[in-house]
Amino acid sequence: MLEIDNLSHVYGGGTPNEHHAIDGLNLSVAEGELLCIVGPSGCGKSTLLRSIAGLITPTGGQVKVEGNLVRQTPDNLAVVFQDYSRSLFPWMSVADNVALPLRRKSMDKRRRREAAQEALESVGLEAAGRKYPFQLSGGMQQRVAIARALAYRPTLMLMDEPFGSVDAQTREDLEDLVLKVRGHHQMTIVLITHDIDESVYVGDRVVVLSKAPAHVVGDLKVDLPGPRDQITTREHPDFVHLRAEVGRLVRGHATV
Ligand SMILES: Nc1ncnc2c1ncn2[C@@H]1O[C@H](COP(=O)(O)OP(=O)(O)OP(=O)(O)O)[C@@H](O)[C@H]1O
Repeated sequence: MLEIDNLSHVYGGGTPNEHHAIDGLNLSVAEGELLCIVGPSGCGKSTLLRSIAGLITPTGGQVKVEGNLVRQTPDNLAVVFQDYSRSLFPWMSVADNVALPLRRKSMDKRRRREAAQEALESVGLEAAGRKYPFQLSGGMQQRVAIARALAYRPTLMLMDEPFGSVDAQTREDLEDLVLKVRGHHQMTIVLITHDIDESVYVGDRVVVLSKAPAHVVGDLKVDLPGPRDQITTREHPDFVHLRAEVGRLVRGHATV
């Protein structure tokens, strides 16, 4: 579903501020997979995600989504960013925010409203449609951002530190929400996080990036027994072992 071939990205090439963020990165993601990407701070994770989303043009290599070369943001793709307060329009109701991207699809207004309401239901915010984002908590606003992505029915959802701005308890609730919605919606998810624990809890697979320029230094399959559960999963010896393994890989390539 996603093929990244020898990807490189240099910021400010040929200037005194030249910075090599990604160098020769190769990665394949299968359809339906939930891939978590971790790596040291500043290694190039967001640059990678923006390259996949077609928001920046790689200076080398290529990205293909469902066989098509990414030159601009693909139609079948939705992105959830860390900063929900900047991604939702404060002057629009929650329902209008969620329905907004659906204008790109050939759907009439009534159908757009229904799809927005369905998406709000799937994130547990069925009663919030008439409210405005500022009337909701941070965690609820991030649920709205996730609902907006889901309403669009993407085949690929990219999430860039989606729970980085919420408290620990809300983070755990949102991790479970991602696991729940991926069960309902048939889609591939690439989730970037600096949280090793989260990557192993949420991911089917964890890819570890080196310090900049980023390339893949670890690719681990997560195969844990039973359904994911905050306490029992995190206490399971396989989880503890995998978390330590990912931590070793990240620390081995951290700048400090
Ligand atoms: N527009 C830009 N111009 C110049 N340098 C940039 C630009 N965007 C990012 N960088 C640099 O590229 C490197 C990688 O940045 P990026 O945001 O991709 O890393 P990251 O792994 O997502 O970081 P973090 O974990 O701190 O969010 C950083 O050193 C950053 O300063």
